Parts: sequence; C-alpha cells; structure tokens
Amino acid sequence: MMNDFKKISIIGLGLIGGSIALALKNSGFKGQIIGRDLNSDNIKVAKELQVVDIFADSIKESVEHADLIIIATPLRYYESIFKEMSTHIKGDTIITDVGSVKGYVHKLANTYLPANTKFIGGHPMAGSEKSGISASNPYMFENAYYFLTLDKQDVLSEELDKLKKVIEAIGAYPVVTSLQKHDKIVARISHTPHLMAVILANLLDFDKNISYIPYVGGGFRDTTRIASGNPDMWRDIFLSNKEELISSIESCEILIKEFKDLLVKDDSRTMDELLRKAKLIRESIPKHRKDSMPQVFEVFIGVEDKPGMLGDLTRLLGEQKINIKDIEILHAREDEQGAIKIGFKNKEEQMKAYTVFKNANYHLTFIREENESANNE
Ligand SMILES: NC(=O)c1ccc[n+]([C@@H]2O[C@H](COP(=O)([O-])OP(=O)(O)OC[C@H]3O[C@@H](n4cnc5c(N)ncnc54)[C@H](O)[C@@H]3O)[C@@H](O)[C@H]2O)c1
Ligand SMILES: O=C(O)C(=O)C[C@]1(C(=O)O)C=C[C@@H](O)C=C1
Repeated sequence: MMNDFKKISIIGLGLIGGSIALALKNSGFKGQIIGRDLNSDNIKVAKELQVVDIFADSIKESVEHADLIIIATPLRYYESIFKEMSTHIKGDTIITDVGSVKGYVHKLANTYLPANTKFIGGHPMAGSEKSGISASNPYMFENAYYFLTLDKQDVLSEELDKLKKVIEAIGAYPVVTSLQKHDKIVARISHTPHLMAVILANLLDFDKNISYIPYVGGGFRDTTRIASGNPDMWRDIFLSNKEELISSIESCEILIKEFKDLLVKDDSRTMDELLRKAKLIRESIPKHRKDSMPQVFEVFIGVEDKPGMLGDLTRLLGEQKINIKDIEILHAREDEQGAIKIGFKNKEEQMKAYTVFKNANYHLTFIREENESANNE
C-alpha cells in the first residue's frame, strides 16, 4: 500500500488517466483523486465509474492542493497545461505524465515550469488502440513496464522512490532511463510498429482496382490492430519523436531493400536465415503473465470484500445459462476492493456475461480484449 500521497491530481481522464484512477482505487489508495477533463462525455463516464473524488473546474483547482500531479492528455495540450499550472503548484508537489515521448515533454517542462519543479517523466508501456475513459481498465498496467525519466540536472531520488511506489501499486514495473534512451527504445518498439501497421493498412488502398478487405485473415488482423489507434494521438507522437523515428525508418528502408534484393536474386539461403532470425527474436520476447493464461475471453468484476459475492456472480451467470471456463480471485486483500476474473469460451459468452454484470449494477466490470492477440502465440 502506498501512503506517500494524500491528493493525487489526474489531468486528462481518458484511456490512460482513467485507467490510472481506477487502478489507484483498486490498489486501496485511501487519499483523494482530483480529476480534470475537458470532454463532457468522459466526465460523465468518470462520474458513473466513480473514478475520482473531486472534479476540478480549472487547472488551478486541479493542482493547487495536489501532492502528485499526473498529466494524461494528448501531447499537444502539454504546453498550455504547463503554462497554466506553473503559477499554482506547491513547491514540494511531484509532477509526472504518461506521454509516449519524453525528450519533447522534458523540454516543455524545462521551459514552462518553475526551475525547482520536481518533474519526473513517465510512460506506461501498456495501452490500447481505443481511447476515452469507457475503454479504461484498472488492470491495464498489470505486469507492464513503466518508464520513468529524469533530466540530467535533476536529482530527485526521494521523489523517484515515492513515484515508484505508486507505479508498483497500479501493478506495473518502474524502469528508470534517460530521455534519449527512452525515445530511441520506443521509436523501435512502439512508434515504428505503429507506422508499419499504418503502411500495411494503407497498402490495401494502394492499387485501387482490387478489393482485398473481404479476404483478410488472422495475419493481417494481428499485424494491423494498432492502425485503428487514435490518429490525433499518433500524429503528436510521430512528430515529437521525429529524429528517432526517421532513423528507425532508415533502418527499415535498408532491411526492405535487402529483402527485395534477395527475392530478385532468388537467394533462398539468406532469406531462410533472415526468417529464422526473426522467428527467434519474436519468440525471445518474454511472455507476460497474461499471455500464459489459457483463458482468452475474460471479464473482470470489481467487488466489495464481503461474504456471498462470488455466489452472486455465479448465480447471475447460471440464470442466463452462461458457462464459466475459469475463475480467479485477484487482489484479495483485507479491507480493500477485490476483483474477480472470469474466463469464457468465446467472445459471445464474454459479452453476454459483461452485460449481465453491468445490468446487475456491478459498475466496475471490464473486458480484457488484448488477450485475443496473445491467443495466437
Ligand atoms: N493510448 C495508449 O495506448 C497510450 C499508452 C501509453 C501512453 N499514452 C499517452 O497517454 C496520453 C493520453 O492518451 P489516451 O490514450 O489516454 O488518450 P484519450 O484520448 O483516451 O484521453 C485523453 C483525455 O485528455 C482529455 N484532455 C484533452 N485536453 C485536456 C486538457 N487541456 N485538460 C484536461 N483534459 C484534457 C481528453 O478530453 C481525453 O479525455 C497521450 O499523451 C499518449 O501519448 C497512450
Ligand atoms: O497495445 C497497444 O495498443 C498499444 O499501442 C500500446 C502502446 C505500445 O505498446 O506500443 C502504444 C503507445 C504507448 O505509448 C504505449 C503502449
């Protein structure tokens, strides 16, 4: 349990901000969560999910009493948020963010926040192609790496330790890196894959006289899921990590050219080597705990720690003749909100169960969809 903070402010209650708020509540965080968003639909859902304790009407209200501020808006709003908050933050408040690029963010923080501000960059390596709070999930960060970045002048070891505890409380693993290393890593493992997914999707529109879409199978779906991500968010990410992305594209150009040459020369031996190398690299990615779980179609239900809860859930499913494939109790700690994870045999049963629980006023019911792709491993 993490007790260092009494008031945590989250600016931007979308997919990531909403998931952090939910995960904090779920971890048993007893302090106050102050939330701010500009979108009235998101605020409405945030209220329904009871993810925050106080809704702030201004940046001033969001930050003036907070001891931890988490910025979770798209990158293009950072500049105005930093400018606006700069005169209202307390000297000892820790400020962090979740933005996907860190050099750009630290530069803005250095420009617009007061010189002694305790700013630590953050970036969870978890997310989804969906946006908005209705896609948020308290288990989003479970077993995910969570980058923390410090500018070279900063010596914030005490603050870093406090922030690490928050990250561990939401289920993630903090990993401290330099801004430069972070931006290089994510250019390769996140931004280039996104770009490739976009190119693969657009390839289907390249020669207009054939219709490819009706025939796509698992391969195309698996390699392009992320192309349905939010275009505004990805434009911001690409442009603010431009140098690293260009360098990664140049490497891709070399690799594509190499492969093309092998085809032209019918060089099957080298082609075989490249295919084998790729297979080994792909298979060396450590499986997350969630990947190794056999059930694929999962529903998570947040429940109070009181007798009869499990019985109520199974009764609701039994009444609708929905079969349970697997069931697990998560986060069962005394006096804290717990969660039940139930696995179903297919998407249809999963959706049925989700609706049953929502209708029965289990507001904290979530579906984990990303496991679908893990199923293909
Ligand atoms: N989506 C992902 O997979 C993912 C993963 C890790 C990090 N990130 C980063 O997280 C950040 C947020 O992404 P998201 O996917 O949660 O986006 P989102 O669109 O789901 O949520 C962003 C929220 O910020 C709100 N907002 C915008 N301007 C605001 C302002 N000035 N004040 C208050 N609220 C404001 C929006 O109304 C929206 O609800 C981005 O910077 C992104 O780079 C995204
Ligand atoms: O799983 C997904 O849908 C994501 O795109 C998440 C993902 C990624 O893994 O590349 C995307 C961008 C974020 O900055 C962090 C995580």
